[in-house]
Parts: sequence; structure tokens; C-alpha cells
Amino acid sequence: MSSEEIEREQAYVDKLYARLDAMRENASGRLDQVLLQSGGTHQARSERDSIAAGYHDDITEYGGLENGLCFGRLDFDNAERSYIGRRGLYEDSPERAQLLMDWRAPAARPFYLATVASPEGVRVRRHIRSSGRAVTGIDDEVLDLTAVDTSGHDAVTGESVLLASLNARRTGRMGDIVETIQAEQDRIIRADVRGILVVQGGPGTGKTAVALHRAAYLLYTHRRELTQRGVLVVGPNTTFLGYIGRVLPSLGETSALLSTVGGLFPGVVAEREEGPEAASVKGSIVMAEVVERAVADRQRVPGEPMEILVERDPVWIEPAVAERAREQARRSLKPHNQARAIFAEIVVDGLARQIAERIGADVLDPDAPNLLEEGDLAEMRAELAEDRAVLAALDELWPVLTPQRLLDDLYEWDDLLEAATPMLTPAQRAALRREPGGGWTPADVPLLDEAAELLGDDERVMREKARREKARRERIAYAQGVLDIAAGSESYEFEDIESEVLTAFDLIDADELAGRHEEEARLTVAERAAADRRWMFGHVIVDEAQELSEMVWRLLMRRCPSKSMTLVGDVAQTGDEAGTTSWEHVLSPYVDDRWRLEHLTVNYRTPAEIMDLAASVLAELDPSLEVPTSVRETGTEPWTSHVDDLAAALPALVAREAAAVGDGRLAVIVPSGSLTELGAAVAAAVPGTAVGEKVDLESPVVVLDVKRAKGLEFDAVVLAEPAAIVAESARGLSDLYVALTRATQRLGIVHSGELPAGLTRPGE
Ligand SMILES: Nc1ncnc2c1ncn2[C@@H]1O[C@H](COP(=O)(O)OP(=O)(O)OP(=O)(O)O)[C@@H](O)[C@H]1O
Repeated sequence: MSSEEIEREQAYVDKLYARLDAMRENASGRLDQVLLQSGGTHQARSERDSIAAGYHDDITEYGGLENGLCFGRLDFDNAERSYIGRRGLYEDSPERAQLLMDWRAPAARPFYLATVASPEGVRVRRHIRSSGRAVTGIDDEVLDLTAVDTSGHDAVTGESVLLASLNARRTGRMGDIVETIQAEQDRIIRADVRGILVVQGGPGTGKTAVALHRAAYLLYTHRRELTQRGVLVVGPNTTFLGYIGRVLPSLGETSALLSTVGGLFPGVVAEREEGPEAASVKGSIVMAEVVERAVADRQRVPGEPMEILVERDPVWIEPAVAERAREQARRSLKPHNQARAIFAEIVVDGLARQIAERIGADVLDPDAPNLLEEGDLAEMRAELAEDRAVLAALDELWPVLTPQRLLDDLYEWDDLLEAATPMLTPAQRAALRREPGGGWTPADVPLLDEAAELLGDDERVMREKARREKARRERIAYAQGVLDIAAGSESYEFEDIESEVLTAFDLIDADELAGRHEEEARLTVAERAAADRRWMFGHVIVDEAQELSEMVWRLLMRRCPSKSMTLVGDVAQTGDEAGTTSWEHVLSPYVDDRWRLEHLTVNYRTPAEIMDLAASVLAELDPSLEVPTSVRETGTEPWTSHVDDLAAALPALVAREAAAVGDGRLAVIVPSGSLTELGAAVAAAVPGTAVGEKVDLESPVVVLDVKRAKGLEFDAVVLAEPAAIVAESARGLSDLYVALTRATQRLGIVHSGELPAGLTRPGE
């Protein structure tokens, strides 16, 4: 392509960036203005908060567009032309002529779908390559071969753009694919938002990429509903979330919350590890009943009259009264903590009547009516309801519980555990046992959530929350008052804003104001959703959805009552014992057969040479499972090396591979049981190696186990002792399949023991 043509496109791209810069400056100026406004009604304040949050989102989005703002151009048969980019841009003029079309706009679809066979009115599709703001190349695809003189164009090169991107070195962060979305992917990305869409696809077929682009597409197309309610994206572990974390902002969205299952219960960090037995029991659907029983077991009736000393006089909670109280409280169908008030009222009334009988009786005439009146009785009830001994008795019979307390007690006390789990085997019960304060695991999260549903909020906690919110508002109003006095006016002239604010900041508590800005203006929908267990998302996207347990599905269905969901996964890659090998099994309890299934069939990651090997392992796992077709070959066969002492030999082999990938990324995937030992051996010999749980994926070499490698990809992979990986878990063959399909260029296998079936091929 001629350099004039590149220059011409550069001039256009410069114009786009100039417009973007102006928009960014404008948004920053407006944000500053909003943050400095003050006072007004509660409604005015909250309107300002949301306006400020909007500007903040815009600025974040503009900042993410420094690379490849514009990547395509469509020339139509009717001589019209559209530039396609990561967001739409319009001229700053009354006509608002479109400068750049958002890739998600319906009119941009031909960029992804048009072919020579079906050009959809497109004459030429142009790919514009760039680095930062500089245009570096242009590739044209002539689609309407009859309508155009092709002599001025290069050969058809659509594929070359895709292959260039697939062959590029990995950085440790996932990038977006907006420039090269393929037709089968485009159809999924733009599928109807309603209902549950399951995307089944083998490794490397772009499930993660498609899921994230779908999030961006839905937020664009259904902006009003979804930016308010947000989109939840659930991924398998924090390493993975770090890997995909920058894809969405670069697509221009801040209304998506990325979370692991462990992060879905606000206030709890569920990072403890536990054995597969415990995780498997906790994930099973019977736990819904276990939690229900555990709550019911905390609503007690004493076996015999329970004595309480009220001001040194004994009174008794009679079993019959407590029974009636419990029944009425349960019949209210209120959650446990709220129903306690009903229980307490009836019990207290019983106590008040006992006392009334004693002190109101006519000593001269036992048959005479009680001397106390209804008013006296009411007063007595009020006093008893506050009495320490009565409260202690109520706490014993119907304690106010947090979900954490309920589960802590359940796991700790044999009698509670036994009572709540008659349907479990002794071994399953033993797997649940835990000492107090042991920390939460991801499998506890749906149980905490289940408990929270049944327990409801503690009214005391709610009162405390309301009190704190009121105090916060008052502090702000106070600070604002000072600010207004300092500035001498309630409304500012914007030219003078800086000097006035500086004075005010000097005079009052700057932290207070900074905190207020932080708290109120900076909270995105995603942040607000993260802090609120009851948040109901507009759409839920789950990656590696095959790993989710039945209990997690229950939680997710609660968070998305509209059941608008996209679930991507591969039932051949299930590693978690509580995970699934059947979509139908997990979905039918919620939506029966009302869900749609789409398939992705092309592997964009793993070259054919590596996929051949992975295919033999998949055949061992289940011959009926289909292997996705690799889109490219590299000419490099995987190598196998048999060694006597793995820990001694591995570092040198890793160093050799690291040299072979140059500035790319290399992963050493090892059995979980040897992670520490092999990690240390490699780290000691190969500079820049990161090992373990939360590895920095941007390191040149990382050592991890399959669980943490899930969903990730690297230029090269060295797989250590595959037979041990297979032996480590009930789903070991699936784990091996996952490990084999992480590489984009090179794969090596090092083993000291036997090779597992499927991998026994002649090596290097
Ligand atoms: N249309 C595309 N254009 C460019 N790259 C693509 C395209 N589709 C997928 N890729 C790339 O292929 C690789 C694999 O994609 P992704 O991680 O989304 O696959 P996956 O199906 O989630 O894999 P796995 O099940 O193994 O986790 C990524 O590097 C992704 O960017």
C-alpha cells in the first residue's frame, strides 16, 4: 500500500484523536465543576453524584483508547464510507456528522460478516493497523470483485491480519479482538440479550474473548438498563481476572464487575484452600437443605420450663408458650432475624402474664379479677423486653445470627452439624468439620449467601448502618457549610474555581472533602454492585462455567432474576469435582429447557501440531468429544524429554525454552503437589521466574499448576510430569487436556515417570 495512502489515513486518525482529546478535556472540566458544587436537597446531591460518576466513567474510557482507536474502514458500493473503531465519534458541530462508527453499531456488522460470496454492499474492507496513534499499515480486502478495478489494491489479506494477531508474542494480558472478530463469534456476541445462552467450545476457540466482547456489546446496545444494573463477569480465579482485567475498560466499559466466586459475598475474602472432598460436598445441592436445617435448629423450644430471674424473682419460659411463639414466628415467613421479634413478643407476653398474675392477684379474694390493667401489662412487657436476663434467654432460644456465625458454629459443633446433616455420610460430614476462624473458601460463599437469604438482616445492624449514613451526611453538610462561608458564596464562578477551592481546602478538613469525592463521585456501578449482596445484575456472564457447583448456580440465579446470562465453557475441561459435565444438568432446575446452545469450533490459540497431541488425550477422556480445528500451523512439533531426576533436569530445559521464545511468555505447568519444589528449582536457575498462587503473568517465566493456568495462554509451555497431573485428581485427564492447550507456539513435555496414555509418542 502506498505511503500516500497511509499518510491520508494518518491525517484522518489525527483528526479522530484531536476530537477525543477535546472530549476528554471537556469531561475533566465538567467533573471538576460537579465535584465542587455543594448543598441542596438529598435528591440534588444524589443526582450530582451520578453525573460525576458518569464523567468519571467517560474519562476512564477515553484514556483506554490510546491504541487502535480506529482500525477499519468500509467502502460501500454506493460510494459511502465509514470508519470503524473502538467507540463512536461525532463532529463537534450542529450536524454532528459521524467521524467514527462504534464496532458494536449494527451498521458496523459487515466489517465482520461480509464475504466475497455475500458482500452486503461492501466494496472494500480496509484494516488499518497502528501503534499508539501512528498508522503503521493498511490491508484491503476487495469483496465486490465485479464492481471495482482491483489493480490499485494489494491481494486479499483479511486472514493475514488475523494471523498476524494470533502469531504475535503474548504479553501476559489478554487483548481485545475487535479488529478481527470472526463470523461465528460475531453471531454470539450480538445474540439476543434475553434468556440463557450457553457457548460450548474447545480450548482456544475464543470463549473468553467472545464473552467479554458480548459484555461490551450488550452494554452498548442496552445502555439504559445495563449501565444501571451492571454486568457481572465471573471468572475462575484472581490470576485469570488479572489476565482479562484490562480487556473491558479498553472496550470502553466500566459497568462490568469482574469477580471470582470467592468474591461474591461482600465483606468476605474467601481465599482459603480446601480439599476436593469438602469443596465437593459444599457445592452439592443438598447443602441448600443443610443450611435451612441449620437455621431451623437455631430456633429452639426448651425441654422444660426455663427459669429466668427478673429483678431476683423467678419467671419461666414455658415450653408450650415457646412452641407457640416459634410456630407463629415461622409462619410469618420472615427471615430468621426479623422473625425473632415475633418470637420475642409472644415469649415476653407470657412472662408478663406470669408476673401480672403474681402481683395483680387480690390476696383477699383469689377469685377476683386481676387488679392490673392493660396499660400496666404493656409497660411490664416493655420493661421485660429490655431486661438483660430475658434478652439472654431469647438469645439462647432464637439468637440473632450472621451468616458467618451460623456456618462457623455449624462447622465447629458436632451436635449442630449432626442435626443439620442427616442426609450426609459420616465422611461427608467429617469433610465439613472445621475449627473456628479457619477462614472462608470459595465453596463457602454460596453457603454464606444461602444463609444470608434465610437469616435476613440483623435489625440492629441495619439501624447502625442508617446511623452511620446519617452521621456521614451531617459531616459533609458541616464541611460544606464551612466551604460556603470560606468562599463567601454558594455558587462559584468557574474561572475562579481553583483559587477559591484552595482556600477552602486550607481552611477545612481536606481529607473530609477528598473522602467525599472518593466515596460519592468515584463509585462506578461495578463498585456499588460489588459492595451489595442484594444487587441484581442486568446480565451475568460466566467464564469457565463448567467449573461452577450446583450451589454457585443457585447464587447466580438469585443475582440475576431476569435470567439474562451468557455462560461460556467446555465440559471437557472440567477440573473441579463439584463442576459439571452437562449443561442440561445445571440449568434445567432453573429454566427447564429454555436455554440456547451455541458452539465455537475453531481454535485460534493452539497450533495444529500441539492440538494433535491434545486430541489423543481428549480421545482417552471421552471419544465422543470434538476437538476444535486449529486455524494455523507453526511447523514446530511438540518435544518430549525423559529425565531421571525431574527437579535437577527441569531448570536447564526451561532455560532453553525461555531462550527460544525470546521476549514472549513461558509457563511451566507442574503437578500441584510439586509446585513449591519445582518452582524453587526453576526460579533459582532462570532469572525472572514467578512462582505460585498469585503470579505476575507479565513475568517472562511463570511456574503454576493447572488450576491456575486455566483460561490462560502463553507463547510456550513446558509441562512437567503429566502422569502426576493425571493422578492428582478425579478429573486428572481433563486437567492434562487443559495444560496441553495453553501454548500459542511451542510445547515441551518433561517426565521422569511413565507418560500417561495419549501422550506416548516418539519424542525429540
Ligand atoms: N477473532 C479473533 N481474532 C484474534 N484473536 C482471537 C480471535 N478469537 C480468539 N482469539 C485469540 O485466541 C486466544 C484464545 O481465546 P480465548 O482465551 O478467548 O479462548 P477460550 O475458548 O476461552 O479458551 P480456553 O477454553 O482454553 O480457556 C486468545 O489469544 C484470543 O485473543
